[in-house]
Amino acid sequence: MTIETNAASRGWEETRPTARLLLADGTLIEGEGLGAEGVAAGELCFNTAMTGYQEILTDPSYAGQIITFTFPHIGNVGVNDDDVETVNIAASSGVRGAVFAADVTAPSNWRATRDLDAWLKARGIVAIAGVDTRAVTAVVREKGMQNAVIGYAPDGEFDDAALKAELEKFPGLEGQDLVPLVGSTQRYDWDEGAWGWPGEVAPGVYGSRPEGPQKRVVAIDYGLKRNILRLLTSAGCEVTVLPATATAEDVLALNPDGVFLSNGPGDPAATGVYAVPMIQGVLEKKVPTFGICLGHQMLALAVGAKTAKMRQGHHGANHPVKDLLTGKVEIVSMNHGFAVDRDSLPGSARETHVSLFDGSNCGLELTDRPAFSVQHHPEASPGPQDSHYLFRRFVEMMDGAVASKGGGSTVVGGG
Ligand SMILES: NC(=O)CC[C@H](N)C(=O)O
Repeated sequence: MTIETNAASRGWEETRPTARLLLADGTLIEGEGLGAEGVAAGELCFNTAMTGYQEILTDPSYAGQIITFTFPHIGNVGVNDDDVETVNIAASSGVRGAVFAADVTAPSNWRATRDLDAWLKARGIVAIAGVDTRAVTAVVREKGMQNAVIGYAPDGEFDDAALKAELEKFPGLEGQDLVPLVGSTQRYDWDEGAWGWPGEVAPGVYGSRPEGPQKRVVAIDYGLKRNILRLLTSAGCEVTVLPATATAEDVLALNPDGVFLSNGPGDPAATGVYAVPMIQGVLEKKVPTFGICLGHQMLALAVGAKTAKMRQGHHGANHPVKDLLTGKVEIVSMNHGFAVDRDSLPGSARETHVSLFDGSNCGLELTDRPAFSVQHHPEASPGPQDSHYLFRRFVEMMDGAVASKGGGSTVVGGG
């Protein structure tokens, strides 16, 4: 099947389309190439965020994926170094490709330091514009996420057999541990706080740790997003980051008040093989633990629950989620293709958040140990800040654990 492009209106009768997007089901779409030349295969998903394309393209949780942006105008505010979510701003997030509706025009924004096309090229991301992204989204919605390949050849010459071969070589995300591609291999400390609006911190600068006693937090890096580290810092945490391969002994040797389990790419079950024993060791010592996205899935696996591949996943900055502890609905940032199977949760875990789009599990807390986690992204970047309270909940949990060490009661959850 070939989806019609707007080729006629672009004069492609005379100048040939420079990019092709081929889906595993045979759908072939032509468009205008940009970013890196060449061929890249990945799992095709769609993201419904209306802002924040640069944070999305640098979120390491997208490793191995091709992102279709449903918002039509991508690139018009350019790019800058501040909106990069990979901890090392030059590092690749592992995103394989991007699909845009409108042409990427010259940037117009005071924060822009570069245009999106040159930036994509420098990062090795192959992209295609001029695509009917609504039609692509409908395919993913109806058939589920599938593998795809993008080819960009400036001369418009394509070897369709080579494109197909590259697509067939891509193994898909199921069963893949992609954390080694994007997670840090070294220990490091973090002390940059959240960006502030004029009057909050200072115009357009990052904050620092608040005054007063700090919580010592060890963050496990499965593909960390910067804004998580910033929000932990602003919440009063002194953060040390350890690689995903850290053992419980490595973590406990730092005598943390709390352990944070990060977001990350790939199939949680594959990463769980080595991540779960560490988490079990930490839980055994009743160290307060907070997980986000892949970290949520890791916590679930550590208590014996199961994860499963979703049909179309959740990718966007406008998803409604209900906090079952408070009854409040929050609009959240989402990016996941696997989900925790709530029916597999043990008696010692209770569901705390659900997606109001499809009822899938979005959070849990343990009832016998101080640990909780969410499937969505409370750090946003991009997205609304409704879920920032979860960072305070983590600090309150650590406060409770300190109090209980001194004879008080352990607080699980909190407001
Ligand atoms: N953002 C994330 O941490 C994603 C988790 C996992 N890779 C998934 O797709 O479900």
